[in-house]
Amino acid sequence: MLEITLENAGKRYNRDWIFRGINHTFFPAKACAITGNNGSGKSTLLQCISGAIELKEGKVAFTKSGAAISPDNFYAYIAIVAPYLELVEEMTALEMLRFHGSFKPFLENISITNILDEVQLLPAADKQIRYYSSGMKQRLKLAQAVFSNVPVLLLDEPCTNLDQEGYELYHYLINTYCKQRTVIVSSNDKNEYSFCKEVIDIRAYKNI
Ligand SMILES: Nc1ncnc2c1ncn2[C@@H]1O[C@H](COP(=O)(O)OP(=O)(O)OP(=O)(O)O)[C@@H](O)[C@H]1O
Repeated sequence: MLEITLENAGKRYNRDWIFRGINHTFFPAKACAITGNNGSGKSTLLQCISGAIELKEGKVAFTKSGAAISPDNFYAYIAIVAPYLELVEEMTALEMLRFHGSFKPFLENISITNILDEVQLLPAADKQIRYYSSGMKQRLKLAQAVFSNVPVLLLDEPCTNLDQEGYELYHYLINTYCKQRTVIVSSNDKNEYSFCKEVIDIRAYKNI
């Protein structure tokens, strides 16, 4: 079983602490939301968990069945959806997923065609991503992450640009494919994290 632990986690930019003193363990099948107002540090915390940026104090630890995983290898265990992660616009959705799947395999027993079908993008499979609407791009980002064969999903504002049907699709994907995995959602929108069993409100870690 994979566990992610934050020990006294703190992050500072210049003189400003964004958060400090977070202690928490993330478990599989126990989705957790990171909440807080705009600019409070949700994305920063998520990126610290992913290993993309470093904490200023404390640490993030990944352990698998009790054995520590090197921070250099965190990336192999996680998939991320985030507004700042760009898609390769020159590719078609089919090409993009094939490319992605060549270095981070998708779940077993599901083809790329099935994946596109699941997110209702099959009719647009051969269209270049630059011609996608913003909601279609978001569905593709969700597909890329949810169908990656990894135990941890970091979802930063996962329903950005989605309409009502898109929200329903998101909840379907979470229910169908993510129940046994470690899911961490950074969001201000209750509809995005209603299924989370735990909430970290980052504002509780600002009295420094
Ligand atoms: N590289 C950086 N250098 C300096 N300050 C930064 C840097 N990155 C983020 N910040 C600051 O850290 C704070 C937290 O930003 P972050 O993007 O994590 O907030 P957020 O809670 O995800 O916000 P939102 O809800 O608007 O997405 C903000 O004040 C931001 O300006």
